[in-house]
Amino acid sequence: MIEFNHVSKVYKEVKALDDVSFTVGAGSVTAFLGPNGAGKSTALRILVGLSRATSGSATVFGRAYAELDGPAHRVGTMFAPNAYHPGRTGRESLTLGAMTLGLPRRRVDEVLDLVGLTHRESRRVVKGYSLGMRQRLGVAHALLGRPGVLVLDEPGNGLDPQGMRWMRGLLRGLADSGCAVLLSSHLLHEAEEVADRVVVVGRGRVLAQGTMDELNRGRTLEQTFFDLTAGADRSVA
Ligand SMILES: Nc1ncnc2c1ncn2[C@@H]1O[C@H](COP(=O)(O)OP(=O)(O)OP(=O)(O)O)[C@@H](O)[C@H]1O
Repeated sequence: MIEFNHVSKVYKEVKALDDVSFTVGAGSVTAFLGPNGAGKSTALRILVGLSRATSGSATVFGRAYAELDGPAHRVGTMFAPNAYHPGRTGRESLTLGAMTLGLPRRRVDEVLDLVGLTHRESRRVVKGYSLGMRQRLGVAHALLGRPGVLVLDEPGNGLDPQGMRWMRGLLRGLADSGCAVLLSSHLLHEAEEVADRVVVVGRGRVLAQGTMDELNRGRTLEQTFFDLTAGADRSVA
């Protein structure tokens, strides 16, 4: 469902991605891991058409995101948790999103329920939201169109333990119902709990990929990660 095919991205002085290839299939959660500056956000942004690859291709459902019919219905995305207008309520932000997608207003209540934002919370302005609430709002927005693919940049950031458990359950449930989920994260324990597959990048290159068991071979994901990224723990110079 998601395919990165030899994707490279060069900014003026930085090779942010270097020949990145991997796939994410339906019904699975793939954790995209790597140190700061490894290229995770760049890859996700290219996938959903927010940035252009220098070479190679990234496709969803076999096509570039921009070439999909109704991409925002088919691919749910979440990037910066501060992307919402601070003066709007969470409900207003979602209602605007629903209107843009041509969805009925009741879908707003459905996604609010899915992410556990209460009626009262949804009527507060976003500038008063905690980071965890913003993350929930972001996920709610991503789910509006009932997408078959979810692309989430650090969705666990700022969530408390209960929030983490909720996020795990939500993503697992979505994958079990056929969704392909790709998430970037620094939270190795959480990634280990929720992901079926892992792709580890460092300095723009894929260092390893496979199922959790294939990668870890009896180690914790944290041990695996540190072994893989030793020497690749700074951003590309
Ligand atoms: N617009 C840009 N212009 C120039 N360089 C950029 C740009 N965006 C990202 N980079 C560089 O590309 C590299 C990869 O950055 P990216 O944000 O993709 O990493 P990341 O793995 O998401 O990092 P983090 O975990 O810190 O969010 C870094 O060296 C970064 O400085």
